[in-house]
Amino acid sequence: MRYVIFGAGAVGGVVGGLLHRAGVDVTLVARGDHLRVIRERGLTLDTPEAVLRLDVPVVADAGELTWTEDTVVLLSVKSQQTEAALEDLAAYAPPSTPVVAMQNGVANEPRILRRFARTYAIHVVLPATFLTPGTVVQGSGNRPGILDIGRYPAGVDETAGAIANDLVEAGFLSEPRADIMAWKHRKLLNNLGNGINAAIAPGPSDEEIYARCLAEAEAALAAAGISVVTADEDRTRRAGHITGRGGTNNSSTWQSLARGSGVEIDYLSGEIVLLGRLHGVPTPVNEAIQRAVHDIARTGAEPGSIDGTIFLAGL
Ligand SMILES: NC(=O)C1=CN([C@@H]2O[C@H](COP(=O)(O)OP(=O)(O)OC[C@H]3O[C@@H](n4cnc5c(N)ncnc54)[C@H](OP(=O)(O)O)[C@@H]3O)[C@@H](O)[C@H]2O)C=CC1
Ligand SMILES: CC(C)(CO)C(=O)C(=O)O
Repeated sequence: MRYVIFGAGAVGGVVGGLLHRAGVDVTLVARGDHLRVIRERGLTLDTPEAVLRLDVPVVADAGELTWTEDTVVLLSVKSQQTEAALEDLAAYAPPSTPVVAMQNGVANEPRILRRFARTYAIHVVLPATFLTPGTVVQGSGNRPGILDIGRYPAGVDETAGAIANDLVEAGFLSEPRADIMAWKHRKLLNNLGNGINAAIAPGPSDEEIYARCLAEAEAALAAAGISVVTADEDRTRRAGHITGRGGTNNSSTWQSLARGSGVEIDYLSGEIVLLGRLHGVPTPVNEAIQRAVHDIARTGAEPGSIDGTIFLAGL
């Protein structure tokens, strides 16, 4: 199979780089300075073992690609960038192209399915950093990531199995899972920490803020009747595979603020706020985090600069 990594930032860069190193046919889609630097010097992939310089083919948009029957798209833009990416893809990619949401949140898959019948979802457990054009950093010191995959809305098929095999070849853990969205809803609960990390200064209030966000989210998901794998199942799947490698590991939302490139918060904390509104469950803490992240994005304030005690007092 041939892979198009649409959005070669933190996640797309690490996955695309490691697939390419494993000898898989990969083309990156990138833009701006990142595109320019990759074109000039290749993709720099900083792994715990070595800093690799990889000559991965890169293009600016879907119109520059040659589309074949065996091409698969791994979509790894932030959720607020999905519509524009799909607009570009739908103009050039055959409608039968498998498109995989290699993203956090649970709102990308239905948007892809409107345009592409063969929609897949990956549960992305892959800490990674993209702050400097041309360079992506693998954040896990052991396995680079866990990328289980399933068909959306449910099920597995040959394509999901073949993609999982290629990801395993590249060093990831990956298994086909029929209930992939239950895993992605568990990840959504974990990602409620993204907004806290992006908005609130590290301190003793973090735990209380996260606990309150989580309680609201669990109530909203239960009211909506949505299946979520248990925290224990998730812990067991990750056990010992994903480890830190030292240094800071700021969330992807923090990184977006630091790069001034827009934020995904409406699809993380904001997804819970939406569910709460649809099902009559109050979600004031998630709403306040969502607002705080937008305020930082709008004003250019320092990410992670709000005092947690003051934040809690203002609720
Ligand atoms: N980083 C992490 O540790 C993790 C991230 N995730 C999830 O993975 C997904 C991707 O996140 P992440 O890799 O951090 O995001 P990044 O912002 O690092 O990467 C996305 C890249 O796609 C580019 N892009 C967006 N739209 C287009 C377009 N139309 N054409 C070309 N390039 C485009 C962006 O450019 P620009 O910068 O100009 O916007 C950026 O370079 C998100 O859903 C995130 O929540 C999941 C697990 C961990
Ligand atoms: C949980 C975390 C930090 C790493 O997997 C993540 O998903 C993100 O940064 O978006």
